[in-house]
Amino acid sequence: MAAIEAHNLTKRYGTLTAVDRVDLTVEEGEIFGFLGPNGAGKSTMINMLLDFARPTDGRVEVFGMDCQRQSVATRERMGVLPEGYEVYDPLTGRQHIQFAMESKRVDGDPMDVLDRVGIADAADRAAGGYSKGMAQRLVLGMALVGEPDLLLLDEPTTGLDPNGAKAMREILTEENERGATIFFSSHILEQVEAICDRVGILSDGEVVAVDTIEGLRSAAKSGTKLLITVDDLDVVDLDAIEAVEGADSAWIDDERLAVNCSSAAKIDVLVALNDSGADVLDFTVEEPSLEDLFVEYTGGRS
Ligand SMILES: Nc1ncnc2c1ncn2[C@@H]1O[C@H](COP(=O)(O)OP(=O)(O)OP(=O)(O)O)[C@@H](O)[C@H]1O
Repeated sequence: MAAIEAHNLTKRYGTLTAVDRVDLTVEEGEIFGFLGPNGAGKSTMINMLLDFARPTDGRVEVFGMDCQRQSVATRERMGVLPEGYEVYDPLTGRQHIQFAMESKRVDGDPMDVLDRVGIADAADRAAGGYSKGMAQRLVLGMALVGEPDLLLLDEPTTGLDPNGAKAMREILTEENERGATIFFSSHILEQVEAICDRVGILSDGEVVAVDTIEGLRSAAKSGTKLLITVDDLDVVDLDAIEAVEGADSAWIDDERLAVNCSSAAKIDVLVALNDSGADVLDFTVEEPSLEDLFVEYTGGRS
């Protein structure tokens, strides 16, 4: 059964379409990164999963249950780090975790959770005095209580220092290893690349691509640059190289042959070169960065 399944999911605010006919399946056990520029509709999508916002059209299910009609049952399977989370200022960190444990009817020592998210030292301080990053860690700790089957995180690393972001990645990986599905939104590409099995790219409310990072790279129109050292540059036929399907341009660059091509065309370029009588001595591949892919799919909005 899919962890998340959206069909034709649409949310309009007046004339503005924040989420536009989204069909999306996230399988159980996946780490799925939901990527998009500011205003793309990521939070709106997450808010519909949580039933904080009602779809104008279409529907979304979590573990086969409708997020609107069975919102209590779906919420019981989730741990959530929402956008604009809040802590209750007078309560300590320990009391927050205790509260989450009581609400979810879970036994355990709150200190274990606080230790895991790196704020055990501040357990008995009022959360109103926490820094933004500490408060975020605390809300993450509350989300982890009860080993939820689905962790839903809106921009989980925003506000964290580099150590905090690394710790967040480690926690998400551990949670995934115990079997949780992870769905998180981000516009920080490196975070997504570091841990995601698959990525969905949202642009102007529409899902414009869903694939692995590798798959996105292969599907990108161009962007891979091959730099090839051959025994004799004089025998290289640039027109023949450019005629290879998926090759954009070929030129001589500092005693090497340079070719811009799709990732999938790399081998064909090498074969064509060999056919023209050139011996390949060495080659390097410069793949497009995730940032390049993001710009390609979202038309440069950020
Ligand atoms: N309650 C609302 N009323 C009116 N418009 C809204 C509301 N919530 C979101 N929007 C609009 O819907 C669009 C999508 O917003 P959303 O917050 O989902 O984007 P996002 O991808 O999460 O952006 P960011 O990365 O900046 O958080 C935006 O144009 C936003 O102004």
